[in-house]
Amino acid sequence: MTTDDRLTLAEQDLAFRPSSTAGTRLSDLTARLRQAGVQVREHGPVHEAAPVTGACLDSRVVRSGDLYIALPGAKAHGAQFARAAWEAGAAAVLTDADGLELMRSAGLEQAPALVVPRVRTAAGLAAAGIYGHGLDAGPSLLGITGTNGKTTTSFLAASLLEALSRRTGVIGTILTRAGRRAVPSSLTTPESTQLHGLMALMREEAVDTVVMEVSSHAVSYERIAGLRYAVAGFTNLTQDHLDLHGSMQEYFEAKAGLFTAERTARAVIVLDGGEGPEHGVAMAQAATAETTTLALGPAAARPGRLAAEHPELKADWSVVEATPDGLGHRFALEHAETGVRLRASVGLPGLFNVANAALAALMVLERLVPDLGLEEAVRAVAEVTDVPAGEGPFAAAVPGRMEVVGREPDGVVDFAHNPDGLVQSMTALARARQATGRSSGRTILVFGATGDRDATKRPLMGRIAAQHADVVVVTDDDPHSEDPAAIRAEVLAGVREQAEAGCARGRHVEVHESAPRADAIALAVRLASDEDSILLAGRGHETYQDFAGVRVDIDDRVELRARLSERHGPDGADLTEHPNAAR
Ligand SMILES: CC(=O)N[C@H]1[C@@H](OP(=O)(O)OP(=O)(O)OC[C@H]2O[C@@H](n3ccc(=O)[nH]c3=O)[C@H](O)[C@@H]2O)O[C@H](CO)[C@@H](O)[C@@H]1O[C@H](C)C(=O)N[C@@H](C)C(=O)N[C@H](CCC(=O)O)C(=O)O
Ligand SMILES: Nc1ncnc2c1ncn2[C@@H]1O[C@H](COP(=O)(O)OP(=O)(O)OP(=O)(O)O)[C@@H](O)[C@H]1O
Repeated sequence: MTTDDRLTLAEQDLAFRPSSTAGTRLSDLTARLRQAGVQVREHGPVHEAAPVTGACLDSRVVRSGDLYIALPGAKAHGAQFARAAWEAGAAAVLTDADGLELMRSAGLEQAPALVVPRVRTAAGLAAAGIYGHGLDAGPSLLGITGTNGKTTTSFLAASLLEALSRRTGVIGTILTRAGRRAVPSSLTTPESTQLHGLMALMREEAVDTVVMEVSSHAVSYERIAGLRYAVAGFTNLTQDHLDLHGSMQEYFEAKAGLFTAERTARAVIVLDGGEGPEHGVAMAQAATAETTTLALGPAAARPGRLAAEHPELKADWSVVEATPDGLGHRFALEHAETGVRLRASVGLPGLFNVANAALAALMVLERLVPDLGLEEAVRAVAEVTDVPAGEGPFAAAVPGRMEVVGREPDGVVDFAHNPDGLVQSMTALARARQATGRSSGRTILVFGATGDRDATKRPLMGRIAAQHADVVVVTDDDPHSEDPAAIRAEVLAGVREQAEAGCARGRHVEVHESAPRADAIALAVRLASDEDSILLAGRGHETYQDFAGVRVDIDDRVELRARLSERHGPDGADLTEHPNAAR
């Protein structure tokens, strides 16, 4: 069990703000919102109100002078907390008609209030005004969305930009960084008020380009309102988050919200990422921004399907080579129109990381082309990427993403936590064994499912586990408020169903249930031979589990490294020097 060593809500919110803001008169904010087409009604002493110097949408993080944005949530209306916000020093409130009623019944008539029909849309626009981020005020923004690969692609793109001497910022699942200042993240994409605060902070830190992960939640909840991207990238779409979006179509539409001409100047869309071309091709068709398409060729999970299903489609760029180099790959991209080639390498295992690196390279290229022109931009990028795998900007380990923490047996920690992620990571390990002459080795998978999230994933991931792994150890992920044993039972039902079906065809899968997670990891190490690969899936960089609000320390990477070093003894392989080992 652990005390919470992460930042509190208020500490994190503060870390996302610039050191100072000029202060915006409330009446100017009204004018700005109206100019953007928002209907605004003013209540209370709006014209006498002190200038607002910040914005937030949670009463627990209010700072003196803030605009408190009270929005209707799934569990509560933010206006229920308007009194707390007011007492904490909020200068004014932005809310909707229901919120105004709640404020009145709380006796807050004296608080200046702006009332709008859609609070989430207005929140981003208001925050943009307060933090001085006009649509083109900079820094340049790259946004990445898709079910899998956002974090990896954003780390790779930032690493490439840094190699090209650009000062970068990163906003994503693992961390939020402005230049050299970084804080751990709690959301993949922060709230709109925080995003605009961050843009101002990035300007203070003289950041040239920000690389941002954009979750589908961020699009649905309008967290990106008031932002405009220079380049938006799409990795893939496979089943996930159906608890929020209801259907794949709604999930698709949420992601598509990033590729409109209003939201981004350019789009880079992988046509055949994930399980095939279905969603990538549809995304490229739905995009109204100027779009560059990328075909994965030999790096696709199902090579050949794009050409077979869409013979009429000619991608702007294609991966034309992908050859193993160590645990990673060397690859080449070809531009259809000019025949220009861009060579690069990626040190992270798995062909899907060729897809991530190719997307990162193209997004950076699109960022550079307006300044340098295509050929010059390709030359600049190739100068740093055309190196052996394990060197250059794409060599770097991304924490908990196909992170190799041991060899003989291979020990890999990966954030795969949805069906396609699981397939991809297990396929990558089987291929790596083949490429290194260990085809008799087995995949030993340790994983569990998250509580309070899409329960339909559980048996599905169980079936996938038994399809691709030789030994499956079902354990706990983050049970949250659910009974961990019941979650394991749902996962195990899928594992056993598939294992029995496989058995009928002569494929034997060994199935174990083990909890707590540390015991499951120890069991996997005991069961493994040196030829095998152990995959700890689902938690990646995370350092604790949540059991009904109680945090239990566990870092898969630390645990696996410890069990492997006990096995190898003091003279065993030291992987801290491995190019993909944790940094
Ligand atoms: C399920 C979900 O996404 N919920 C989001 C939603 O919450 P909600 O509608 O339930 O809000 P609510 O609890 O009813 O509260 C209403 C309002 O009152 C405020 N409040 C609440 C309590 C209080 O004491 N004071 C106060 O001011 C809340 O901040 C909120 O503004 O609206 C809130 C305000 O925008 C979000 O903060 C909240 O995200 C929560 C924190 C969350 O955990 N979201 C996750 C699931 C998420 O967004 N994840 C994606 C990545 C997913 C992935 O790819 O895996 C992400 O981008 O991180
Ligand atoms: N391009 C890809 N295609 C399929 N699977 C991928 C791809 N890239 C990464 N993965 C798998 O998905 C997992 C998560 O990767 P990553 O963190 O980069 O994605 P993400 O989109 O940021 O996920 P999340 O938003 O849930 O954090 C990886 O650990 C890997 O198993």
